[in-house]
Amino acid sequence: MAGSVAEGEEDQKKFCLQEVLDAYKMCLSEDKEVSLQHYVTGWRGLVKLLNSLGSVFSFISKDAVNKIQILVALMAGDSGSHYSTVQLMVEYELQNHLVDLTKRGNHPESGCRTLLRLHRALRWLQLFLESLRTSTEDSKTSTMCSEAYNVSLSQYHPWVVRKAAGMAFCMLPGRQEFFAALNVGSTEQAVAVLGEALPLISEVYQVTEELYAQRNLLDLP
Ligand SMILES: CCCCCCCC/C=C\CCCCCCCC(=O)N[C@@H](COP(=O)(O)O)[C@H](O)/C=C/CCCCCCCCCCCCC
Repeated sequence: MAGSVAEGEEDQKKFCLQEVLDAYKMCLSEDKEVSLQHYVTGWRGLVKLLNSLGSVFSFISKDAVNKIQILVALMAGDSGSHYSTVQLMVEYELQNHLVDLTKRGNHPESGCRTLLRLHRALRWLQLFLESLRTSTEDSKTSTMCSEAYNVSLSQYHPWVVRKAAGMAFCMLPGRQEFFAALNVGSTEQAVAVLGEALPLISEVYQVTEELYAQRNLLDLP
């Protein structure tokens, strides 16, 4: 599955916000199990958008792709059946001592740790999208993006990453151009799709946050 030709071609296709929305729609089952496959599909779509915004963002998308690939490899591996949902992954990795809990050691690329990094980024995304959804014509994407980053993901990043991220945000296209890049029609249509996507993303975030909090996994090194 990882790195297949079909997947490579898929990644070349234009970003469409609707695809991301569909992934998050399918992400949660009725009993609130988080599908890892759909979680990863959502991130793949977002990375496609990031790549379309220019090479200045490639240090960010490379890190996201690296984390996506770790999860894809776990899902495709011999223990893949334990990686169909986030809940199963957590149980499996904890029971089998496959997670570095206090300091980095034998399991630097556990599913739990890798997903936690994307989970923290999902909080940034949630805040940024909410800001975009409620923005006005004179709102600046760079300001919305950095404000969302400063109250979420930035606390987990060293100074040099925060600095680089801040510089990259200044290169974001303006609001109109950004909405056009979402490929869902007019600004009004994009705002409507964001309104549909946000509760889904928030619920996935919340369910994951609660699971990680219950299992004391929110500070994995
Ligand atoms: C309707 C959609 C509109 C929104 C478009 C969003 C597109 C975003 C696509 C991808 C977001 C990238 C997610 C980045 C995950 C970062 C995970 C992380 O925190 N990694 C750091 C820690 O990892 P370890 O070292 O512990 O393994 C790593 O150090 C990070 C390195 C790269 C810099 C990360 C900066 C993150 C900024 C997030 C904002 C993205 C800005 C996109 C602007 C549209």
